[in-house]
Amino acid sequence: MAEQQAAICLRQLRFSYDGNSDVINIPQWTLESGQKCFVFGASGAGKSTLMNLLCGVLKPTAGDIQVFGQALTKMSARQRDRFRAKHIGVVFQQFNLIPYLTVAENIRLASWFAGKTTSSDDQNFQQRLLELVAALQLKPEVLHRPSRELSVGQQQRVAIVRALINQPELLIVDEPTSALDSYARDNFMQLLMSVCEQQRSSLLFVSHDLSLQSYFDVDVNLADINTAGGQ
Ligand SMILES: Nc1ncnc2c1ncn2[C@@H]1O[C@H](COP(=O)(O)OP(=O)(O)OP(=O)(O)O)[C@@H](O)[C@H]1O
Repeated sequence: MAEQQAAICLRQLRFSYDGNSDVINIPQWTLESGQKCFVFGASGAGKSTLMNLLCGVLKPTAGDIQVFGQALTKMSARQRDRFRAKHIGVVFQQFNLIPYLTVAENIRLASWFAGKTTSSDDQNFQQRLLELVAALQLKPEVLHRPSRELSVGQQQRVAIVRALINQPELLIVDEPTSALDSYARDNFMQLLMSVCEQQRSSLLFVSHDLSLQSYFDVDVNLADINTAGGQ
């Protein structure tokens, strides 16, 4: 995908859960390629809703979402799923790891969803897996444990490994640090930033914790771009 394309471009984006009142109404917003952006806003401002629209889980009521020049809004649900698996890494608040699968199996699923099934894909997978596990300071033994046995901090780092395994151009992270103490949180943020830089991913990080703002190139108060306002 072309490097010079904006990572995200929103136009006249609207979404409502009940068909009446908008939760999201963003006339125009752009995230440039390579930028690391911090999106903040009060509880109920629409951060998770926006994130779910960006990764194609929710469909807008109106308007256009482009990711690296590709219009998510013109894709079928199946095309959006495939596009997300290949180009967008997502870390949800609750990590969404499958508890009874091992860490390696959880991560392999992401590679499988992106359509990577050949033996050369498999070799690349193994190599990247070990590199990412090391970069995020996880012990390789962790790969063989069911994800339910991991601490919250370990699960969080596994969720990042899973989001990055397909080398996504865009990483979207929803408030993953709330369960961590401040030392673990700073450590996690530094790891996240250095891994994103290594693989030149654009980053959209959604949080209400303003103390994290200093890690980012750009910050956006959702209330400034979302004319629907919050609750
Ligand atoms: N599934 C849903 N059905 C109906 N309304 C919803 C649903 N999910 C969220 N909302 C409403 O949409 C608005 C935005 O919610 P959202 O979860 O996006 O906010 P948020 O900024 O992520 O909040 P928080 O920081 O508390 O996680 C809120 O008024 C919420 O009640």
